[in-house]
Amino acid sequence: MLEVEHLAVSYGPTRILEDVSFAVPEGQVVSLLGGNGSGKTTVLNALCGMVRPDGGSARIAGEDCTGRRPDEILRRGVAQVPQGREVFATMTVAENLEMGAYARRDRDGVRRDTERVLALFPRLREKARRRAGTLSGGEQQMLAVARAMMSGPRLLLMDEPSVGLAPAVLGDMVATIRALRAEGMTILLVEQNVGVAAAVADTAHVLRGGRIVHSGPAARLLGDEEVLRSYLG
Ligand SMILES: Nc1ncnc2c1ncn2[C@@H]1O[C@H](COP(=O)(O)OP(=O)(O)OP(=O)(O)O)[C@@H](O)[C@H]1O
Repeated sequence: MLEVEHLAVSYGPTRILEDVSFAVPEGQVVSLLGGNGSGKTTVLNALCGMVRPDGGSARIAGEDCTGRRPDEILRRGVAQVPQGREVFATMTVAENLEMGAYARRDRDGVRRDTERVLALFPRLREKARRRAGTLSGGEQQMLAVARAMMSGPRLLLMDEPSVGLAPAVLGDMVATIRALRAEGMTILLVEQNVGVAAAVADTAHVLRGGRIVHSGPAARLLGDEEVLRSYLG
């Protein structure tokens, strides 16, 4: 579904990403792990058209989408769940979901997806008329995921969905990602939380200083002392 090859990105004179290559096969969850400033968000920004790469390529469903504008990437079925949730706090849950579908003209499809998303997130159905700003942190994170799903994506980019969540609701986020995968969604999951990535991802890539320094099955991460100590603290 997504093939990234030799991606390079600079901010001004500073090279941030260097020769980053990985793939996200259809129906799988692939995690990009790394500490603060390792370049994870920059990968997502390059993929969704917010930053222009100065080398390499990104193919989405076989089509070269390198350097395309954000609206073109969205139209090709890529949706991002931004870091820090960023739900529209003064709008209701239902209005937030409508905003996620703003670019769509297929009203029947939107109705179907609204039902599908509310079936996945029953708590959002219960709170559909509440203002998003009054939801708990975990619920706002779910709303951010649900809103991204309303664009009808075939690839979901998630930027550190576990950040700021209480340990008690981390399990809900893990369950959410598993449910999306069970529905066949393809996900690129950017994380700092190794436990979350190990619990949900098929494959993990570790970024450090803008390069991929380790790749392997995500389930083996927690047992890999060397990788944990060297790259993930
Ligand atoms: N707009 C920008 N201009 C210049 N440098 C930037 C810009 N955005 C990010 N950087 C730098 O690029 C590097 C990678 O940042 P990036 O946000 O991709 O890392 P990250 O792994 O997502 O970190 P975090 O977990 O803190 O979000 C950092 O050194 C950061 O300071």
